[in-house]
Amino acid sequence: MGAIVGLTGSIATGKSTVAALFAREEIPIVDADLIARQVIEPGQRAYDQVVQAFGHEILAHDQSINRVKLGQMIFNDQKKRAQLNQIVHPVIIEQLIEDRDRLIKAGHPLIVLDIPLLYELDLAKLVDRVVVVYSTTENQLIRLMARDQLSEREAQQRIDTQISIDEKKQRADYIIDNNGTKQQTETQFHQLLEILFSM
Ligand SMILES: CC(C)(COP(=O)(O)OP(=O)(O)OC[C@H]1O[C@@H](n2cnc3c(N)ncnc32)[C@H](O)[C@@H]1O)[C@@H](O)C(=O)NCCC(=O)NCCS
Ligand SMILES: Nc1ncnc2c1ncn2[C@@H]1O[C@H](COP(=O)(O)OP(=O)(O)OP(=O)(O)O)[C@@H](O)[C@H]1O
Repeated sequence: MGAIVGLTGSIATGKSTVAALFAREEIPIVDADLIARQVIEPGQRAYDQVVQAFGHEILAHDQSINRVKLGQMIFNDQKKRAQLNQIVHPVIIEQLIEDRDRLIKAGHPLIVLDIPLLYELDLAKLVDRVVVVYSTTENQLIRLMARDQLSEREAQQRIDTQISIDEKKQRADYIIDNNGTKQQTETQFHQLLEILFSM
């Protein structure tokens, strides 16, 4: 039978790492971060509104939006973040649903929606089951600082914009514990895959 699976976690707990394992099995993935990137490209649906709201200082020479600058603006300013969210989230959600429905129609037995803000945006209703990729808040902070070259303060600020990973863990249907090695994560992934394919 199969299912539509929501893949989530909190920032830097390992969603992309697990999404790559699904991709390796040729399971189709709808990636909300990728959609978020696409909708603010020049000429795309949310570009004009974002530039109008945040000004030309967020633009690079080629008129594309400088994501690092926009990130610096919104992650330490709740009002600006709400303003960006209000512009882009409805467009992202519409695209997520469109992509999901296209894959359902194509008859895929298992479809993954990789959505970092699945619980924050109340999107569990788009999927049959939710998988949370869990790491302790200590590992989350260390990995985020290392990956994005952020200070502890900057990394903590980004973590604090999301529902805590402990709460997401409580709400999950399935948990992948990503505190160990990537190999240990992969072992759990294969166990989960068997369950998902037998649904
Ligand atoms: C602010 C932007 C330009 C920064 O881009 P950047 O390339 O540095 O980060 P990236 O998009 O890879 O996001 C990294 C992670 O940050 C977290 N995050 C992104 N946006 C938000 C947000 N509005 N609120 C809370 N966390 C967020 C997610 O965990 C995401 O996986 C970008 O994140 C963005 O456009 N955000 C708004 C859209 C959004 O909410 N995306 C999340 C998917 S629904
Ligand atoms: N088991 C692990 N051991 C060590 N490092 C890991 C492990 N899993 C992931 N990482 C590293 O931690 C960082 C965060 O992982 P990843 O990018 O998969 O998180 P994410 O949840 O997709 O983040 P985001 O919310 O920002 O999209 C990456 O640099 C990744 O290589």
